[in-house]
Amino acid sequence: MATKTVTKINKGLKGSVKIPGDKSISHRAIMFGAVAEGKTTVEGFLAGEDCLSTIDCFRKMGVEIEQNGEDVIIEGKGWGGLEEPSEILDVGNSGTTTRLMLGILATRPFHSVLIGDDSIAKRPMARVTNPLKQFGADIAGRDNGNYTPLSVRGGGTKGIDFHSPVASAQVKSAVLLAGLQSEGTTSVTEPALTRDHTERMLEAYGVEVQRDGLTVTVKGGQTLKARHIEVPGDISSAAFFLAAGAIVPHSEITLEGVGINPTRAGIIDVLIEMGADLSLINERMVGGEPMADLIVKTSSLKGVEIAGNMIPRLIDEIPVIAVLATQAEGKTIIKDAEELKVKETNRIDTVVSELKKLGANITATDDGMIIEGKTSLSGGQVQSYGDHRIGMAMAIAGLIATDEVVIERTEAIAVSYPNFFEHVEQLKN
Ligand SMILES: O=C(O)C1=C[C@@H](OP(=O)(O)O)[C@@H](O)[C@H](O)C1
Ligand SMILES: C=C(OP(=O)(O)O)C(=O)O
Repeated sequence: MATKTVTKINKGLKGSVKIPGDKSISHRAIMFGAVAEGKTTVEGFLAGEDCLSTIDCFRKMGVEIEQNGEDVIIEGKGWGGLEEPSEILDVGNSGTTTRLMLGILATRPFHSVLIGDDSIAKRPMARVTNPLKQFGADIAGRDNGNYTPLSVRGGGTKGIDFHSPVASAQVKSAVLLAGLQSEGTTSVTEPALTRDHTERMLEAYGVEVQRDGLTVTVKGGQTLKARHIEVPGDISSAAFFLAAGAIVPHSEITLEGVGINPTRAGIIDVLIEMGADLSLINERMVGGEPMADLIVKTSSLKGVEIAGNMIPRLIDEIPVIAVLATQAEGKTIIKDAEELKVKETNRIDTVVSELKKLGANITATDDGMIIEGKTSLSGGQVQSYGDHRIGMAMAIAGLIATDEVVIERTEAIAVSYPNFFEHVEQLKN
């Protein structure tokens, strides 16, 4: 297990970094390419552990995938090209791999078994396996199909009209993917708008997708046509440097090629509301997704309230927003964020416990947290608990702490941002 020591930056963070590929979009590019007809090429792929788990699972179903860093070639043979895997499909630490792949497996007329790491084994899957059972898929697992290991026998599915109780793009995506190869029409309605990468990318692969407010509908029997996918930089990874740039004195950072899809860009709105000096330049569209370069400078921040429909737009950024809030004047209240409890860790507990160790004035609530700023953070020993986003949030805290911050279990960071510490070093010079 890796340990990393992070120390205070006095001269500021300066320069430019190219943010690695979006994790959500990279997973989808592989999965959709695997069931599409023809050769899909991907550039800007995130070679993080989660997306590599996705590649590994689809290879085990007979799909030829060549991956060379950020470049991937997928030899898609259509939905029918997927073969019954003779080995267990290991999703590693990745919730996205588990839930989206279940949507694909639900319509495949073969048997498969999914397993992941200790964190995945605690994450609720009934939110996906229940609707997939309604389609007619045969799914079994602990607690009536709520936890891995899960076994699936798919095929013979009929479309459903599903109202999801949780605002989750993984649930929405699993239902839509199952709908594409089920009889009739499938609709999914979510309680709040979540990231729409699936809808955008399916359209790019030639699928007809109907959107009406919070409802998305697809007709069954649709095939995907292979294409070239350019993956924008991940705003969830950029978030760590947006925060660092705003709170480390004397900083000015440019983050190149960041995806700014409005269903994901809540962190930009929150930073602006907090008073951050943040600008967007070179706005452009890449493969149906908006992208820009972001420039952030040291800023004086004030506390904000983050709640309701904003939560799905920045759910993965909350750990680092909590760090930002320790440096903002006044109170920051984060609520309606119960979903944090079922991520790689219970992120309400892990964020609060680790930031408290550094002297933050932070309190856990049932559905979020309250942070009082501005507090000078001290050094200390913290850990990621195997959660990449907690590890990186602690590293950002370390850049402003008065003494060194020792972070345990930093190997988890490779799940979404393998070269994170190289980028920190790059900006120091
Ligand atoms: O669809 C996706 O790619 C993701 C959706 C979100 O999860 P939920 O669908 O559970 O909200 C997010 O937290 C996760 O990192 C990636
Ligand atoms: C929650 C996350 O991912 P996943 O659900 O794919 O494990 C994340 O990346 O913060």
